[in-house]
Amino acid sequence: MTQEQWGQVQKALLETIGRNNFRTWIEPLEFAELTDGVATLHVPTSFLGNYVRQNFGDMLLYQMTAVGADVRRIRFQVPAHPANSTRPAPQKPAIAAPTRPAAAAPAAARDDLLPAAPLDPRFTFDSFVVGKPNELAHAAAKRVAEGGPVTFNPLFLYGGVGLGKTHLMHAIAHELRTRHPHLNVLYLSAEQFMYRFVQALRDRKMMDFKEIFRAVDVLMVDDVQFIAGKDSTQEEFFHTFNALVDQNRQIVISADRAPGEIKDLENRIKSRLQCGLVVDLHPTDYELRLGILQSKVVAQKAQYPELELADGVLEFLAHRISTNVRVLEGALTRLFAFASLVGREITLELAQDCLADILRASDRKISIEEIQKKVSEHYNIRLSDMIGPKRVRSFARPRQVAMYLCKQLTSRSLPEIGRRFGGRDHTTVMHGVRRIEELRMQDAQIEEDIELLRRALEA
Ligand SMILES: Nc1ncnc2c1ncn2[C@@H]1O[C@H](COP(=O)(O)OP(=O)(O)OP(=O)(O)O)[C@@H](O)[C@H]1O
Repeated sequence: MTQEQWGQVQKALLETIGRNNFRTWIEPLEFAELTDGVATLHVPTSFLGNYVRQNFGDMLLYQMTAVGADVRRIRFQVPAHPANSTRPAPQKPAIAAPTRPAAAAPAAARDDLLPAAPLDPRFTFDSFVVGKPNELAHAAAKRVAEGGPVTFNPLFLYGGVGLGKTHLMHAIAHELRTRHPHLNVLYLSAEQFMYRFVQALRDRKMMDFKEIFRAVDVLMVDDVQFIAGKDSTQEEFFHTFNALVDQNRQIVISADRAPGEIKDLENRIKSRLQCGLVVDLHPTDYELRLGILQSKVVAQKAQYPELELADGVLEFLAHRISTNVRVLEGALTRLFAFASLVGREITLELAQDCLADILRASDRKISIEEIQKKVSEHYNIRLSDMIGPKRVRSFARPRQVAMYLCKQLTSRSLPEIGRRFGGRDHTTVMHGVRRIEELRMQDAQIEEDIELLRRALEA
């Protein structure tokens, strides 16, 4: 591969994963050499190499092939520093290239036999609002929905309640069915999979069951955590999964947590699920919530054309309701219905009245105190030390982590957060938040700590 081709690969990645991700993960890579089908990319740290391999390895491989380079594997290597060491840097595990052609054989329509779940016509890519927390998941879903060569298998989407997993799954299925009507696209929940499986066992129709699932071109299973602890369903899922991957058929899976974190799921299934691209839908941020509200309000206004919506109401909701998108949508629907009933303009006061319970629940969700308590427990320091004036690193870092989480998970302002951390200035909070944002990119341990804490707090 020439440096020019490498430039083309980078450009394609930039378009697929967005500028922020590109800058963080792809720009630092340097193409070193291509020998015997193995492309070596230099990475500044092994953490970055691991992350890129796991999250963008298949995309890189796909793009290298697309620009005409004869690449079968990618090796990520931290270059040995001549001043420090004469030994070559340890080689990272390589990624195997997909060896089979794309699933193509048009399957005969067997809709009567297929246990598919209905798709919600509203859940399309057009109605999905993209922001920083979901841009990678969206890009990966779009790629699968193109129905081109299978580049990552499975695509594993995970995230907390109501963050858009099902929406994205349906969007993929809609688009695949429109673009490639001959493809057998099967979408169902893990619960439905189990139900069909048990039914087949009971009716002695296991052969039919296997045949139906093996004839699928794209299998999409929602909420896979449901089969955890259900031994024979897991066993059958494992065989179905392997049979389809062997035939190079695309699989898309969703769950409420990462494969490794699903309790009572067999290890061999976990490792299978981790083989492809695992992407996380992060909790929404203020901008995304506002974007979603702005897009959803159009339908409400069409339904209630007589209603006036005062300035600032959507911003207020985006600020105050930080739980999940379903709750946000519900609040908007209720607000319009209520305003129409009482025949009043939708103002801040009306929103506060009509949504008091939702606002209270959202406020109660995570408090600054809870965050401070959890973080100090996690780092095994006293609460008073975290809030107090001491600047030693063992207290300062947990303090910054706690400030960062307060900014992310509560709707409190920087000055307010500063006040609750022993009367610190808002610029100190801002500095702490920025520092943690940087460290999340560089330090795998901090990244893991934050994820753990976030999950514990949101549970
Ligand atoms: N980015 C987004 N843009 C537009 N709508 C969204 C977005 N994210 C979520 N929604 C909407 O929020 C609601 C909940 O989303 P969805 O059902 O996909 O969540 P989920 O992650 O599957 O949740 P659960 O864990 O409960 O299954 C849906 O109505 C969906 O359309």
